[in-house]
Amino acid sequence: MKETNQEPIIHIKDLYKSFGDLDVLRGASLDVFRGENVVVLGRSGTGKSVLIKILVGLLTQDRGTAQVLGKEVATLTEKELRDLRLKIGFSFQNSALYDSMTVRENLEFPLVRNIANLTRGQIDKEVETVLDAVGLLQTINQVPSELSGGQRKRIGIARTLILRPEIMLYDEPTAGLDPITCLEINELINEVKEKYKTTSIIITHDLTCAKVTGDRIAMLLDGSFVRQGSFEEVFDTSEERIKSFFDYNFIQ
Ligand SMILES: Nc1ncnc2c1ncn2[C@@H]1O[C@H](COP(=O)(O)OP(=O)(O)OP(=O)(O)O)[C@@H](O)[C@H]1O
Repeated sequence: MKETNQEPIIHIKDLYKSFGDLDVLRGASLDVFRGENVVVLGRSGTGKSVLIKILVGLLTQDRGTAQVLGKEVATLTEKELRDLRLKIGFSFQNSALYDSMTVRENLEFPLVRNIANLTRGQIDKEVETVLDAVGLLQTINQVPSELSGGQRKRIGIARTLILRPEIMLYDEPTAGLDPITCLEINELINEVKEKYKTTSIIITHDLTCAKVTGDRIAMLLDGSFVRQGSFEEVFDTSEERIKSFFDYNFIQ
């Protein structure tokens, strides 16, 4: 467990969010500390993505606190929200690369859009550094349709890293990948943490991903975090709801 005298980078307290009659988050609380990978595990439809969207200001909670880097996200102006989002790398489920652009152009895009007055040389250097970090320098002139699913995932992560975010949010990083590619992506998540000193939330229902990448696991069930701790601590329980999640996911 983490020391509690540290300020959390992400502080979620008693968060509630409903859509009409559907109560999705019901008192969710979670702290994420600098430099750790926290895995949020939970069934489909349990509110994992809603939680992430609240953290980046795409949705607003009904009640409760969601603070990122010391700022209450729901109270930020558009400009403040933009500044905050620059510090957060959001790796979407389906990488969302531009098919008509080469890998180089895909990676240049966020740089040029967000940082003024970069020289051609600086742009090239940043693109090459980040591609090298994800082990795909050789794909620089290819287009996404020429790459495998795992490679596209890596490029998606590289595109997020290029702005040097303090926080990485991974939404289902291993979804749709074969087991070997899953392991490679898990390793990459850990390498990113070491090389870029990021603090991460990883949303998944892949238990191997959780075990390999999570310094801490937080189990979201019925709208709140029912257990937090190491992988073993979370699953060493007689609580039926957690055991059934574990059993069900292991036989996938
Ligand atoms: N903008 C929205 N309007 C209405 N309902 C929504 C909205 N966003 C999410 N929901 C609902 O909230 C619930 C939780 O959705 P969410 O996407 O957070 O699930 P999840 O835990 O990420 O699931 P999965 O693992 O399948 O991605 C779902 O029932 C979903 O339909």
